[in-house]
Amino acid sequence: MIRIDNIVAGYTPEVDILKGISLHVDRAEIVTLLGPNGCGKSTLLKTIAGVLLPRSGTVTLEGQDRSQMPVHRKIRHCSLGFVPQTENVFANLTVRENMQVGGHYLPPDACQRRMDQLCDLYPVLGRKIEARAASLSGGERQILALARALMPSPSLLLLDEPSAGLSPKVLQEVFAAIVEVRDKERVSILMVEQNAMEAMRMSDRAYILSMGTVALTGTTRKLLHDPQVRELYMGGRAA
Ligand SMILES: Nc1ncnc2c1ncn2[C@@H]1O[C@H](COP(=O)(O)OP(=O)(O)OP(=O)(O)O)[C@@H](O)[C@H]1O
Repeated sequence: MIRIDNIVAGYTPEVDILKGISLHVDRAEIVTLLGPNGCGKSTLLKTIAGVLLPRSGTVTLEGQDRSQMPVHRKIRHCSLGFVPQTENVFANLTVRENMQVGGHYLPPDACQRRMDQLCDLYPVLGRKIEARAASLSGGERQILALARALMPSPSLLLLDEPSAGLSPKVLQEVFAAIVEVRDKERVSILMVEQNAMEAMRMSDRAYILSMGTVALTGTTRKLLHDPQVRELYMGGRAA
């Protein structure tokens, strides 16, 4: 589905933030990127999305080399959805208008059909369809951001900290929304998360980054029982 090989990337010519990262996400898998602040998780998502282009290495989407393709073209032509960490909805637009923005490449009738489908999947959006995004709760906004990215029916969704700023209960609702779209539409999901334990419980595999490289990877079942992982990334909590 997506494979990245030996990616090197950075914001200035002198400094590499990503120092040769490789990973893959299979169809309908949920894969989480974990690691300490500043290790490069968001930079990696941005590089896969094409917000930042890699200096070297390859980003292969559905078998095609898309390493140098910018984000707007990946969204339009390569079935990619990207939900950044901040500013992921238009606060002054309604729920309907936000979803229409997500579906702006679709013909109007297809856009309406997709909106109806997503309102069936996430009924809260249907109930608040004419409400301004600014008036939604944090969890509802996050679900709207998800739905906006899902409008073109992407096969790969990149999520940057979908639980940021949410209470534990709301976090569970947002994670349930992510699992639901994976199950119903077989979307592949790569997400960055700070809530390591909760994210691992809902993911199939994880990559733990350290200073721009992959320090550890494996199934979450295996990682959750690794004492070193629990100590370093989950405050020593038991799985
Ligand atoms: N736009 C930018 N310009 C220059 N440097 C940046 C920019 N964005 C991030 N960085 C730097 O890149 C490094 C990695 O940042 P990144 O946001 O990818 O880390 P992260 O693992 O996602 O961190 P966090 O968990 O705190 O969100 C940091 O040293 C950061 O200061």
